[in-house]
Amino acid sequence: MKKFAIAASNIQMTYKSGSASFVALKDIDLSVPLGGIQLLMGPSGSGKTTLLSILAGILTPTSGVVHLLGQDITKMSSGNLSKFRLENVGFIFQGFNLFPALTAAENIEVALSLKGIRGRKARQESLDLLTKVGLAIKADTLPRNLSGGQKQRIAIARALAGSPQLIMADEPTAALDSHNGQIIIELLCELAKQRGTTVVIVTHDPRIKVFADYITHMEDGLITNTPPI
Ligand SMILES: Nc1ncnc2c1ncn2[C@@H]1O[C@H](COP(=O)(O)OP(=O)(O)OP(=O)(O)O)[C@@H](O)[C@H]1O
Repeated sequence: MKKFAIAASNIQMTYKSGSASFVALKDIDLSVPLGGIQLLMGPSGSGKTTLLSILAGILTPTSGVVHLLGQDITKMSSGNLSKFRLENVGFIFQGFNLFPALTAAENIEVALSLKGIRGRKARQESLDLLTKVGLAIKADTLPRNLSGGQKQRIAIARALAGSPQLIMADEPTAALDSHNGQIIIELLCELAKQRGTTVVIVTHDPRIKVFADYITHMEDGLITNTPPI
């Protein structure tokens, strides 16, 4: 039997604000096998980020069940869910989200520190990760002195810190030019494959498709699996 890293079923999400409500996800079923690279594509407002946030355990669905690594995260207490997320999920965002006052290495060390890895061990792991993303030479550089592509490499290294089994990336190439975007995705997918990490990427970028194992198209809160024309 195929083992799934992510298994979400009957996911519905309604955003409420005052008396108004908006149904962002209607009835989503999505499973991603262990080690798979899954893309979520679709027009703006189709619900991709909402689904990614639910799959990552950041947002609780209005109804439905999400299993991550065999555990039902929709039944976890918020404390257990935070711990589970910290141990098992790495995040990459469009805007890099690096701490501006910390160097490249320190940005990774902070992530390791949250996972209980500190001091020399953290320094060593952060340097190993920077080497993997080709930026060991920038270990002591502040984000403001890095290019967009370099910042996103640091963000990839940080997401890999502590070897989480899942990585969730929300439009990781949106702030990059197409050449750098492609390099970043290639790097992320290569490192994920080496480690058997399962990756979910929200993207508008059709060039990323070649790196994916699975592509899911969304429209109006539903999975359509109809490729855009
Ligand atoms: N916190 C919120 N409160 C109310 N409505 C929301 C909230 N977050 C998202 N929405 C709405 O839910 C729908 C889906 O949003 P979502 O961000 O998931 O789409 P998306 O496919 O990721 O879009 P984009 O590609 O533009 O990022 C949109 O219509 C959006 O306006």
